[in-house]
Amino acid sequence: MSFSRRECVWAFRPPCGHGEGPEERRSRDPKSSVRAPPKKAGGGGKFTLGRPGDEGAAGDERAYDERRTDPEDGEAYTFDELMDYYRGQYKKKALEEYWENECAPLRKKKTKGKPAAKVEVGASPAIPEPTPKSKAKFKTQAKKLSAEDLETDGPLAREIAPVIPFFPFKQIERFYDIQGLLKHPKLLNAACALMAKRFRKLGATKVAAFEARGFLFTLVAIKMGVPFVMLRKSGKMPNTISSAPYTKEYAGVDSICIQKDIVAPGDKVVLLDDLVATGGTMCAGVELMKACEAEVVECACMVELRALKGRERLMKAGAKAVWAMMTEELLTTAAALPEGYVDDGEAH
Ligand SMILES: O=P(O)(O)OC[C@H]1O[C@H](OP(=O)(O)OP(=O)(O)O)[C@H](O)[C@@H]1O
Ligand SMILES: Nc1ncnc2[nH]cnc12
Repeated sequence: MSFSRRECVWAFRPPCGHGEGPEERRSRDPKSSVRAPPKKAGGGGKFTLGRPGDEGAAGDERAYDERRTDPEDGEAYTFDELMDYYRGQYKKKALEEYWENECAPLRKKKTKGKPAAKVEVGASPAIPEPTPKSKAKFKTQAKKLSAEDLETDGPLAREIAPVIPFFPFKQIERFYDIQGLLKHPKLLNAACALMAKRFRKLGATKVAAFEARGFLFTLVAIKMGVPFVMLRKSGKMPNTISSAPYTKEYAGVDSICIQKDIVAPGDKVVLLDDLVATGGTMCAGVELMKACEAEVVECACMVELRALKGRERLMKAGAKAVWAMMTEELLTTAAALPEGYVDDGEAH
């Protein structure tokens, strides 16, 4: 893998907002214990989480009635409710960090001094209180993910595998069709929750995924509350650097690109794709991360075709760790081919 001189000389800029800590984001109202929304430079918008570079900035003040969204299940909780649930599993300090860094604050409803019950027509709807039912759902979802699930071919992987059928396609006997999983939103959500949990433990600051099927996992980054980075086939995005060309399991040569400055030196990146076959695609990702001076904390995929030795190729290319949710051994569902089925796959 190599880069042309022109591609390599672009300058690395430090993340914007560098040096602006949580202090700048706090309300100037001395009575307020809630952090004020950021005012400008990428902040202050309806849905903004702050300026680039200060995502997850920790604060030291906490309003007891404040609710935040737990990325694990997307529901809102107070800190005490989270503490109750995780009691015995995590230390208070770890939970405080989770609360500050991972759980997104909800916007407070503006009542302009009127009683809460008399919300005017057109005002934003009240933030719903979590019901006992939603709390129960939260607990079941979180409990479903065991340490075993985080390992290759774990219980959740075994539940997912049967919905990913294989077709004879692109001149190969077993082309695994991820569309099967997309038909099952709950399984897709659970798969993303599993990955989010795993990558959070690795301390990942960004998830970089490969066009096109890697993009099906944006939800992982959303759950983690970290930026999602697109690694696209070359020529499809402005302001990029490209990898050297590589071949894949089926015919065709590709190269991928990344936008300059989207990954900063020192970022801890998970490279994510639906499938690793020969490892050519993932290796190109490793090379791009090297060019960005980022650390690849894991090369991750949903399916690994071990027979094609992508893992070995990746380790040679300098990858620290390769993880797959499942191996090909679990993928035994042959697609029911309709009459007249033809392999109309193209190299791309
Ligand atoms: O390990 P490798 O041999 O490199 O093969 C794996 C890659 O091949 C597939 O993508 P493809 O490039 O076909 O693109 P697509 O997702 O757009 O179909 C797959 O989604 C991986 O990205
Ligand atoms: N066997 C396979 N099935 C699905 N996607 C692939 N990409 C590379 N090899 C593949």
